[in-house]
Amino acid sequence: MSTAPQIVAVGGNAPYRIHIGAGLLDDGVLLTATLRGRHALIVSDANVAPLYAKRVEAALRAAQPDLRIARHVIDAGEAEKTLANFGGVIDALATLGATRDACIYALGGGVMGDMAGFAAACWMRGIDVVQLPTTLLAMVDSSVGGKTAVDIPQGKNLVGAFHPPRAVIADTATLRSLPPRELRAGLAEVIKYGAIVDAEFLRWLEAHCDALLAADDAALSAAIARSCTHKAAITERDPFEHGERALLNFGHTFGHAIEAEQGYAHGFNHGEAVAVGMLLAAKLSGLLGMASDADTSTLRSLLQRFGLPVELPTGLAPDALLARMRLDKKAQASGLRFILWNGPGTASVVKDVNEAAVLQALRG
Ligand SMILES: NC(=O)c1ccc[n+]([C@@H]2O[C@H](COP(=O)([O-])OP(=O)(O)OC[C@H]3O[C@@H](n4cnc5c(N)ncnc54)[C@H](O)[C@@H]3O)[C@@H](O)[C@H]2O)c1
Ligand SMILES: O=C(O)C(=O)C[C@@H](O)[C@H](O)[C@H](O)COP(=O)(O)O
Ligand SMILES: [Zn+2]
Repeated sequence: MSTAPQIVAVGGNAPYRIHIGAGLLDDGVLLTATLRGRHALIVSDANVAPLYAKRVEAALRAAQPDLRIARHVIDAGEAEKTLANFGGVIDALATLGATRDACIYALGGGVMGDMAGFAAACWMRGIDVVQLPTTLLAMVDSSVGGKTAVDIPQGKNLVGAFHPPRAVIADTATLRSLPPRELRAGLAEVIKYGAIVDAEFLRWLEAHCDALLAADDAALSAAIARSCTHKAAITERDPFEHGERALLNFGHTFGHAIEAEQGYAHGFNHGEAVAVGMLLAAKLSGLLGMASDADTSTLRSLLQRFGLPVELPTGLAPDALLARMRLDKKAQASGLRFILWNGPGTASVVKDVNEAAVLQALRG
């Protein structure tokens, strides 16, 4: 069943729209609606570009024949979200002769979105980026809100900038080619919204688990729109993470430590690391007298129903993970800050979290 396109508006000082619908990558008028200049750089990865880049380029050209368009394709995967590849995007902009009114089209998952978005934030101190997310994770989370970054060996997303997109255009038909493991990774971030702000959404997810795992168009579109509505509202109120935006980091203090400790290349992808991270954060919350054991066990069951991991991978030392967390972006000179859980739909930012309790949660 095909679903009518939906729009989620993000307000604030740099407003934009999130368009959600099947076939939107062929809509040249929509793709060029926010375009100000004559240069477009399509940044994509080696899995996504062969599937979709030609269509995007054709749609852009049809809508604006005088547009100078270049493609920049990077190897796929988290290990490619590097300063070196960021430099490659900058070189591609220079080769294109991109002026300050140019636009980057970030076509792919969160890796492309974050890295191309960061290049857009930096080229000539800031050009436009239109996010064209092709993973569920990118549609529900990374394409929205303006966080851009690359990883360094010392930690995830440690070099980056806030740079909101001019538009987000999520063509849900692209999810038909997404590997099931990547679909499940996106569902981890969807579950996150339920956990932190929307208990009713958690019940909806439980009820629609089979449809979502089967990549049913209507179920996915509903989950994307509801997730984007939450992310839009939170990031509109707190674009620079001075307060409530930090709730979107639930599970990420543990998750990012896992990803960095695994060297980004092996083991869990981002969504999987966040799934385990949410459960560890729930356990830590229980140790600190917040979430109940019953709530934590319900969260574990839901993650498992969605085929997501709930245990730390073997071989990761708790001490090493704790050391990673000291360089988390939420950490302060006084100590660690965590997003802790008060049960379905409620979370809070807690500072000066006792390291012994963190180790206890990690040791199970
Ligand atoms: N900026 C933010 O707010 C934010 C939010 C969440 C996550 N992130 C970041 O996003 C990244 C994870 O994003 P991701 O899960 O999309 O990973 P990803 O970009 O690595 O994509 C996952 C895999 O799917 C492939 N792929 C993408 N779209 C496809 C399609 N339609 N068909 C077939 N294959 C496809 C990619 O080539 C890749 O191999 C992490 O770096 C994470 O830190 C950022
Ligand atoms: O948008 C946010 O804010 C988030 O925290 C969303 C997260 O899902 C995302 O992974 C983000 O990139 C993490 O941000 P970071 O500041 O911890 O790097
Ligand atoms: Zn995330």
